[in-house]
Amino acid sequence: MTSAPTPQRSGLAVVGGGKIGEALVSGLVRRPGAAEGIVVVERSPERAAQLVQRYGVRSLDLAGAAAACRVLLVAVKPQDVDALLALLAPHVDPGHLVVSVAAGVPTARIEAALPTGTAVVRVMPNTPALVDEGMSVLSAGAHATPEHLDEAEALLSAVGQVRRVPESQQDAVTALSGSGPAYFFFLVEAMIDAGILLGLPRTLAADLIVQTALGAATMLRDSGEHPVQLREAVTSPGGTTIAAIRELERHGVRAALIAAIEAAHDRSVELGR
Ligand SMILES: NC(=O)C1=CN([C@@H]2O[C@H](COP(=O)(O)OP(=O)(O)OC[C@H]3O[C@@H](n4cnc5c(N)ncnc54)[C@H](OP(=O)(O)O)[C@@H]3O)[C@@H](O)[C@H]2O)C=CC1
Ligand SMILES: O=C(O)[C@@H]1CCC=N1
Repeated sequence: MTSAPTPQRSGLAVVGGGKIGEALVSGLVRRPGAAEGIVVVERSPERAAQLVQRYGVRSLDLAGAAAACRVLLVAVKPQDVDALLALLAPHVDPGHLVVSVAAGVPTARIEAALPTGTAVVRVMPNTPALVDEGMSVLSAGAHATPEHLDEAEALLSAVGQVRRVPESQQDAVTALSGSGPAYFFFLVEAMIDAGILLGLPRTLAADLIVQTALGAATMLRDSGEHPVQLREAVTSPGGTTIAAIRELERHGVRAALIAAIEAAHDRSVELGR
């Protein structure tokens, strides 16, 4: 008896149209003609309809999405991954590539829930994919070939930069670039509050801080200089900046950031258990 041929498919199904699912879809549909190849699978029909209306993608159930799409991108909460994989497994065949963005969840756990030999790539993206400035970090599962990694990289490079790491580094990556945008938003929020305290109108304070963040990020990326050199160039002898830096050090902000990122790493490890 010959086995059934593996279907040839193209297209991407984003399973879980929440915050990161939407960020990825919104970036990916900017490529001309891409929307017709993208399917969303959402358990809330209202949310599915919203995504269809916003991005011109299709909405299907899991079986329909698996029949139509080669890449199945799992973007549900880590706590929902096992239940989702149980529903997905009967529809997965060797023609699929499964990409998971779930924090902490190891490829081995995903592979164990799917048909033997399924190609799985674990990715940690981040929400700046919304503006094509994402950072996505990839690791291959046991059955993912270099071609599978290339395919995942091609997909994610449409919405920002891509790096590859051994899977053992993914919890640290999650703590740095996965959660990282939130740390910057938190800092910006606090700095705008400081502007309010000093009597500036909120919109002006926000404009000043957002442009300063953008300028500083561009210098970090483009100047080729170390963050310490860039900070020293702002810090005039006997001036304002050193007065602020002394307060940041006195309040342990550096240690707080290191501890915060370590906590995010530890939570990622915990989510993977
Ligand atoms: N947010 C971020 O910046 C990042 C998130 N991630 C990872 O992405 C994943 C999603 O995170 P996030 O987008 O923040 O979470 P959300 O809760 O915003 O999105 C998850 C979505 O998946 C839906 N869902 C759950 N189960 C199913 C199912 N069986 N079929 C279809 N849809 C389902 C949820 O529906 P419902 O609301 O009904 O539960 C929800 O809309 C997580 O694993 C997270 O670790 C990775 C990188 C960055
Ligand atoms: O907070 C979280 O768990 C997810 C993973 C990385 C960013 N958001």
